[in-house]
Amino acid sequence: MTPYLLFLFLGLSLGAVYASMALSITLTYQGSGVINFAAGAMATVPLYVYDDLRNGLFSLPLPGVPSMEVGEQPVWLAILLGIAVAAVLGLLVEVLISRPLRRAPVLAKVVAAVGVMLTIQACVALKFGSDARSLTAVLPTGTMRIAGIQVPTDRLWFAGIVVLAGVALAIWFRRSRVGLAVQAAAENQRAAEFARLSPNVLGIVTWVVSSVFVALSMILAGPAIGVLTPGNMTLLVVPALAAALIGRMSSLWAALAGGLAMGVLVAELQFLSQTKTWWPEWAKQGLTDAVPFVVIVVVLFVVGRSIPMRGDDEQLKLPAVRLPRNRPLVIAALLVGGVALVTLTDGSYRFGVINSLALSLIALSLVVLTGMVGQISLAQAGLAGAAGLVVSKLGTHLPFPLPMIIGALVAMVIGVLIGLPALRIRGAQLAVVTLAAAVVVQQFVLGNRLFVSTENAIPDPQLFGLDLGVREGTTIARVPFGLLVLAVVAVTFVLVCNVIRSGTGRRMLAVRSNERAAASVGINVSAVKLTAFALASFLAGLGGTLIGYSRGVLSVESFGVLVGLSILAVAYIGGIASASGAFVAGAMGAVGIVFVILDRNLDLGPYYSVITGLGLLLAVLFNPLGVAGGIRAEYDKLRARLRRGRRQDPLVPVRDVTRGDPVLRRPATRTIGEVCLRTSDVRVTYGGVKAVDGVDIEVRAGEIVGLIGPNGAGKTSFIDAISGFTPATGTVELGGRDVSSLPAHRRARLGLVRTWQSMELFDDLSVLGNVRVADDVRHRSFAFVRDMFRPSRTPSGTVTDAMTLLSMTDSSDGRPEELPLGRQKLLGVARALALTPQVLLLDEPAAGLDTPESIEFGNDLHQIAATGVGCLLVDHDMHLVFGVCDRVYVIEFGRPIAVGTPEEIRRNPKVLAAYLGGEHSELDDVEPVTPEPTAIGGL
Ligand SMILES: Nc1ncnc2c1ncn2[C@@H]1O[C@H](COP(=O)(O)OP(=O)(O)OP(=O)(O)O)[C@@H](O)[C@H]1O
Repeated sequence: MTPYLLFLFLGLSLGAVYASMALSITLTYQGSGVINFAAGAMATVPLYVYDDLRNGLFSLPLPGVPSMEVGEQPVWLAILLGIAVAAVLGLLVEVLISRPLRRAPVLAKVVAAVGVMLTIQACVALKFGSDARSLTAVLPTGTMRIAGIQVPTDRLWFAGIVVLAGVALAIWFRRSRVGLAVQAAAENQRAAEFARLSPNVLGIVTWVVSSVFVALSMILAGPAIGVLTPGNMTLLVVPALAAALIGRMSSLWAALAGGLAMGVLVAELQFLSQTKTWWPEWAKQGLTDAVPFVVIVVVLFVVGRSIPMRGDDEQLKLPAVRLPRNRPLVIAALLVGGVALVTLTDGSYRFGVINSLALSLIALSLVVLTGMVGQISLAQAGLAGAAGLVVSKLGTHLPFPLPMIIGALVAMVIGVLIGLPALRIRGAQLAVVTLAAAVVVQQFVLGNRLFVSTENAIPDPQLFGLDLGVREGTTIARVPFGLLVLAVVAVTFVLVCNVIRSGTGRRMLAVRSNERAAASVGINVSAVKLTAFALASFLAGLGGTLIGYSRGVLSVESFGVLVGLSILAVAYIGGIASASGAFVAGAMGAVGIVFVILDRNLDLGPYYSVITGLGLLLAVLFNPLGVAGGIRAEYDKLRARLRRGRRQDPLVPVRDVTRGDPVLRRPATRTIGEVCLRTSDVRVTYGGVKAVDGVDIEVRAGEIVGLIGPNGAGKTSFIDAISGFTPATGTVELGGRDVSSLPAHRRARLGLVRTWQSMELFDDLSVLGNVRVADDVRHRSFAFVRDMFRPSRTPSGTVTDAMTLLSMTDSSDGRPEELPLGRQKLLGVARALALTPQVLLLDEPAAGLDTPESIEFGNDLHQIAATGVGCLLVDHDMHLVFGVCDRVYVIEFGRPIAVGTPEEIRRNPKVLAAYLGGEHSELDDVEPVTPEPTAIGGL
């Protein structure tokens, strides 16, 4: 028992380190909505200032500013100056970074926090050097006897102080006016204004208090955090994030308890792993990092969406995507340029070119995953490293290029595993999971002596007897190797660009734009995300194998977490949403060609990390499109200016009311008059509200059925329920098949297709793209592989028919948000038609249309119905409903009150009472209505 008790006490002090940082992260999150990935890096600055003062130096943490000899200072003064520096740092981060990004998308906040982390760490390394310093204890040292064991006194003091200070902070947060205002503002920005405290004041208070709190804790921790280096506190943020998540990023009490508990758990597991023979050898290293990872995944999976993340309602808006074209001439020119760069350079310049090419593949992986699908991953370098590890193990046993391909495939498998949480977790939370995963890969796999030893040499690639190795004698980068890398990169880019501009790419962009709407057009959102993770991980792996071959040996340093974060930085600077941005990123990456040029010519090598960190912050704040995106945007503006004059407001075409022949044709398989949709006893409840309370309806092929009711009657909830977008009871039969238990995308694919009251279009796709994406879903066998080689197909007849019927053809290339509101609704209908529905559920499609357009839309509906589609129309435009519908159902308070022909409904007293707000008590007795089959008008 005794050793367990000792490790419990030691674990408490480690836990106090985690807890203090978790408290700080929770506080800043509540105050600003930023998950402060830089909390660990920020804490190093005051620690160095404090440590220098204890050694007689007064140092401002700015590279290039010399330190002053001031003689050894008393502890209290050193602590005071240390926390003063922390306060200023917190203030600067708030004012310069957090405040301008208050309403920014989640990705921008995550990337900005990473930028702060990289910049601070690079500045600290420049200013204070990279040598490890041992920290002296501030608190009383010695040992104390508790329950028969000797426990280090300073550890106990430290844990005790953090607990007391944490409790005081939690009480302040819960009771004080500022604390209450911060909590209110986290729920709703306006709420804080009632306390007459501006968001700026709240931001400053939380950032300053949290950085002072964590700085003081770290100074007091002393030896409990081990040695001090510029980087060793940076990744302490991972366990701290785990503890903060235990507190759901809002409870300081839970963050405190979670941090302490995790410290104890880590310490006890370490004790077991070191002393027990049954503990597997391979699992001895990296335990400290594996525990927080497991905690993060479990917490996020169990609590999932119920974690009240700030900005949850905010769409993850990313820079507009540039779809690559793969023009043969451009590819040829780029290839010639690449060959020239490889052959005409030498030495470190050629090495820089080769490295840039390999890095561009890892950056491309981020373009696919983050740029195209909106999934944030901080683990791409780890995946590259895993692939490099495979090459080092298989390189001597298998002929090239097998080890390279297998390495990339292994990275792909790990990447998909890391991506699994993305099925439930989004935005910033996913960044937390992938950061934790990256740390585990770094420590558990790449840093594990069992897997990676000094003999991890990577043999030179040989192909058909040709030596493609990177080195020979004093040549550090041979031309054949450079050409090999160029060839791999060129082929990969062409194939990936094909995927991006094809149906697969459209599906990815649809998921990025709006997951709900994507499911409503039959897209399997989970499958798309996992495909993106697979593709991106394969790319990162491929890049990793090339980096491995170029180094000749697998080294953890090439693939560490911070390397990964710096690749994210350059990918963002280059342009995260465009394939060409990946090239810019590669050029700017660590030991890439830009680095070599700056280092050789301007001696800026040592400052490169600071430059990239600052560049990232500037890109986030001022140019989210990145370098490539910025150039492209200017080019587009110029082209638009040249074209202006030739076009006349193409996005607001006049609808062709005089059209002659019907546009749509009826498929031979459809029989007019057969029941295609039958629902029985459908019920939806939200908490205590019965939104839909036992609704039975029938819709026949070729029929237009209305569903009306006053505001809040439950019409949208009913459509949500039968299309699979809200949990409901009862049965839904589509063409005789019970689809009640199928997910939304499967119902849509079977032909139960809906439109949305709130538009829900894909803003990242063109008008035509919005319609095509629904059609793509139907041709999906081996779509991904086929798209690589044959990306461009002309839109199918279904798409052009839908576009023509709803007069969208003139607006094909425009963006949905450029259309007037009414036409955006019609685009939703066109998109639904591209799925060739059996049943079309239309939720207020005519809202925003003027009277002639509404009449025209009525005609369109008749055409749609005439092809054998059953239409269920929800709308407040009674002229439209009574004008086109064969039958109408009426619901009120979620319950059916009438069904009949438009004429019958118009005269029904219950309906009149419901609409005119009469006395409703008699409705309590209304039995669920059984639909009467009626003749289908005109068909
Ligand atoms: N997500 C939700 N959570 C809680 N209550 C909800 C939710 N969605 C709808 N409701 C409630 O359910 C009831 C039915 O709402 P619903 O939007 O389905 O009505 P509606 O007939 O479509 O209204 P409208 O004609 O105004 O669009 C309302 O009382 C509404 O406030």
